[in-house]
Amino acid sequence: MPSLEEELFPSTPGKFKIDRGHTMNRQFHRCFASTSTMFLWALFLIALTASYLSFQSFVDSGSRYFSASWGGIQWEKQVRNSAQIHRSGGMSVLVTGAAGFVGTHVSLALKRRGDGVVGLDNFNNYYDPSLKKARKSLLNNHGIFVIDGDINDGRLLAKLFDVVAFTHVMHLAAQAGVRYAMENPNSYVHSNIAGLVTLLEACKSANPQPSIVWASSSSVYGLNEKVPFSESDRTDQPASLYAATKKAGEEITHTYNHIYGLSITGLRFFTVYGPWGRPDMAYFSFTRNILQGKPITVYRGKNRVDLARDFTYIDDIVKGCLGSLDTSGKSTGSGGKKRGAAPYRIFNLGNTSPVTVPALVGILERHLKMKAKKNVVEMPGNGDVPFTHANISLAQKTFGKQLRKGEGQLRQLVFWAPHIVRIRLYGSRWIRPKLWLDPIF
Ligand SMILES: O=C(O)[C@H]1O[C@H](OP(=O)(O)OP(=O)(O)OC[C@H]2O[C@@H](n3ccc(=O)[nH]c3=O)[C@H](O)[C@@H]2O)[C@H](O)[C@@H](O)[C@H]1O
Repeated sequence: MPSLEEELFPSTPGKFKIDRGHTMNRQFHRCFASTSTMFLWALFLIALTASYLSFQSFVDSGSRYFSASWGGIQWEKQVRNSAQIHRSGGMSVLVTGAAGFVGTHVSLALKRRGDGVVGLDNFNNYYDPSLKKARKSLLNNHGIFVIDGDINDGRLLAKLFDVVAFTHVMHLAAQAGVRYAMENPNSYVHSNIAGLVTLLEACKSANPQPSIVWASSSSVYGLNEKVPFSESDRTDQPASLYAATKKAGEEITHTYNHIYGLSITGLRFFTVYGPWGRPDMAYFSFTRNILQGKPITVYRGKNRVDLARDFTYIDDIVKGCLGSLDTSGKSTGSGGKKRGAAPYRIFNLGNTSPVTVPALVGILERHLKMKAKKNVVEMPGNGDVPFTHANISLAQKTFGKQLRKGEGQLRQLVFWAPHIVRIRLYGSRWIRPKLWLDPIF
């Protein structure tokens, strides 16, 4: 039989060797000594655990106290009011990324036609958050409540689905920007992968499950050379981490459709522009620099070939989003279980008419009546692709009424440029947001 000491300190060669010649007395003494040491250690550990737990609960309640910008009766009332449907056959839509460029326009369009809209946005500082706050005020003025929260916050999402039985989720929250992915790769994983999964988990568990329409990207076509880009073309050659996370999103959403019966529609947006647009995009930053007399960098492809984009006007994107919501079909699952097949769709939303970057600069110069100080450089290996060109016949066929032939696709740059010349920066603040809405058509 091994002694107690041997049991406590199993012998390994050269370590804790027991001298078996010791008397019982000595063994008893040592046994007693080690028991009391253990007892003291146990007491110490219990005290340590207790203080850790109470500290942890203090931190938890403290962080909840300081960070919780949601919850409570008043908050729930605001959410319910905002989600209220005001037309027959309408929908209640949770719009993620509501204070973003596309999110703002889609939320307003839904609200205008009588649908219920609740916005969610984390107001991150990828670009000037005061622009996002200005968009939020605009939405508030139209009766849309925008929650300051993150799609990675599963508890918040669960609470939202508890308060409102959303029929649809318009998922637009994402880390945008192709080139920024080299600077901050993790932000793409955080929002476009982890956040997406958290959102899908909440949708899958919701009862009833909502139908989901979400923003993929033209960038998934990557180095594809077949033009125009059709939904059936290969998308396995992403040129940037941004593109890779959007492509991953398409695969992830497919899984949730397959396993849980969620109705999913992915929209591949092609370089969207318009009022309230993103300051990090070329049309915006070029305009700002030209107005301020600063140089602009114009990238050029291999063999001095100009880069080109299928720039798409925001109204056409909004039509595509609403058309997708209207035709999404229902999710079939409940209680986290699939009850039948649900739609899984992917559409291009583009203009079908690429414009080169130098042509964009030329149009801006004409409308601004100012010459750009151009610095033409070879496109660095930063994730850019040489061109994009959408085939949107699938969207046109499917959305029928929403995208009548010729309506959704053919806005030429010359028509939208006056929008851009209205861009004015007052210091670093967006104090005249109304300017962003001036109608010109
Ligand atoms: O369709 C998409 O999926 C993506 O569209 C948009 O990406 P892009 O098409 O890259 O738009 P944008 O930055 O306006 O650059 C336009 C052109 O200007 C060139 N460009 C750009 C900057 C510069 O300093 N110089 C320059 O020549 C540049 O090389 C490019 O040729 C969204 O930002 C992105 O979030 C995603 O939604």
